[in-house]
Amino acid sequence: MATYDYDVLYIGSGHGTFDGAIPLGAKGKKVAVVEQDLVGGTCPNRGCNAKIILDSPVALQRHMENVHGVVTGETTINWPANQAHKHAVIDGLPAFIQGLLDNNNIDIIFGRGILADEHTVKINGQAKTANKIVISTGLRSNRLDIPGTNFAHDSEEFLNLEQIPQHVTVIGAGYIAMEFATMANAAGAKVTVLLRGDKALRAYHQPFVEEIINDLTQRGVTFMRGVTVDEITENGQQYTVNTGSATIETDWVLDATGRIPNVENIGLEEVGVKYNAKGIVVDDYLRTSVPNIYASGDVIDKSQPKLTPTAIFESLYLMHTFAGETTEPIVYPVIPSVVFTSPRLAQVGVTVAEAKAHPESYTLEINHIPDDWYRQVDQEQMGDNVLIFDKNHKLVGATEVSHKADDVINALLPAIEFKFGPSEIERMVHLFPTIASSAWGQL
Ligand SMILES: Cc1cc2nc3c(=O)[nH]c(=O)nc-3n(C[C@H](O)[C@H](O)[C@H](O)COP(=O)(O)OP(=O)(O)OC[C@H]3O[C@@H](n4cnc5c(N)ncnc54)[C@H](O)[C@@H]3O)c2cc1C
Ligand SMILES: NC(=O)c1ccc[n+]([C@@H]2O[C@H](COP(=O)([O-])OP(=O)(O)OC[C@H]3O[C@@H](n4cnc5c(N)ncnc54)[C@H](O)[C@@H]3O)[C@@H](O)[C@H]2O)c1
Repeated sequence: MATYDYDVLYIGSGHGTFDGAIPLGAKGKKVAVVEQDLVGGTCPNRGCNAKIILDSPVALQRHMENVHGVVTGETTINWPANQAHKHAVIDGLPAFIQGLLDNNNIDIIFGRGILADEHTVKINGQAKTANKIVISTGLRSNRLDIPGTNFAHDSEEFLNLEQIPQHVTVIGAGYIAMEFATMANAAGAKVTVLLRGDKALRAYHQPFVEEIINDLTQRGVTFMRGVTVDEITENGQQYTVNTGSATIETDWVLDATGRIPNVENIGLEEVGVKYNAKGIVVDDYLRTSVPNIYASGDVIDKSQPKLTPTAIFESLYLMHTFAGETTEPIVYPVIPSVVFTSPRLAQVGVTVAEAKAHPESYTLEINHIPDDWYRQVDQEQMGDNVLIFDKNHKLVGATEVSHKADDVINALLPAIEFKFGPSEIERMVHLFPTIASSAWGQL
């Protein structure tokens, strides 16, 4: 039998890798992780963690607005102070994650990994062999292919801004566009959001998306729909964003037009690993078209949301496979998603659009958040949710727009994932008064 340097070698060190690699090392497998940048990948270093720290005072500011008169005084966000706080919280994460890998005897090889054959990866020209290889190279920001695209910035540059610019122009209307427009507006910037079509956050219930857009509009954000950006030019200290119908003078441009898979120049074609514009093609075992080469995390072409919890679930599934603990295909649980605007917009399971398309299978219940006594405690002024039930009145989906939508959807997850009926729901005793008890009170 062939012998290899490693049982498993991962290319990339994000959540698609490390959550599973660490326990795999602990189980005695010989594991290597190849990383060309910061250990831990996007989420800890330039994604979720940085974003939620910069957003935290926005959520607090909204809470203070609601209880104005009870808690008095003006609140403003000190962006540089929060940046310093962000650095204090996240700058140590690569070393922390590297420590976890080290402690489990996992070799970290720094450099760009390129597949040489089905069992070999070259890093800076040095060949390392492995029985199984996992491609977990993630996504990178799309850059518009227009004149002056170099004057625009990506999400990482926004998250590292030392000062908030006076005027920020956001191109796109997805997660990053809506979350970052919210933060920039709250920190005092004038913000213009340019939508290519007429909808934002297309995967979400559109009336709830419009509640968020209306709220941001009242706070001074300008939304321009049906706009195609043709060119960005430099104009002294400022930039000019030219569209077919308008010219916008601005201090800073955020290109938030999506993220694309890191599949180029890593030897996929040479070794025969199939991919397309959405990522690497895998089967139900996360195997690529080359059976001993797997893929994990955002780089996979999949219907599940490309989020950290999905990447963690996949890396844990592969860990169980490589440890010989399962030979079953991956079965994804219901995966919730949330947009960290203020208010939040979260959803899980069957969507409102799907439920409305199949009235023979589903019923919908709508709740107006400020009607709930518990939400009146914090004087929540806005928000709605829709609960979706099947014909046996089991909860199969939920979506909410509110300041606590993330916590509500998290709280409802077990009912959906484990298909709880009335007797299980009765046995779930929640602390009172809390958001979980409020959420379950609706069932
Ligand atoms: C601004 C932003 C905010 C986000 N917020 C959230 C959020 O709130 N909640 C949420 O669930 N998700 C969020 N996400 C998504 C989340 O970050 C990703 O789903 C998650 O990081 C995916 O992990 P991954 O391991 O698949 O990829 P990544 O974390 O991107 O890791 C891939 C790694 O591979 C390395 N790499 C690439 N090619 C090579 C190569 N050839 N050789 C060696 N190394 C290589 C890269 O350097 C990188 O470190 C956010 C993303 C962004 C950009
Ligand atoms: N809260 C979260 O979980 C969270 C937050 C941020 C990012 N993310 C993840 O990061 C990834 C990327 O987020 P994103 O916001 O960059 O992508 P996205 O796909 O959510 O949104 C991209 C936006 O750009 C628009 N667009 C695309 N091409 C365009 C063009 N040529 N001109 C103008 N507009 C164009 C799209 O219509 C869409 O509105 C997603 O996979 C998401 O899962 C998640």
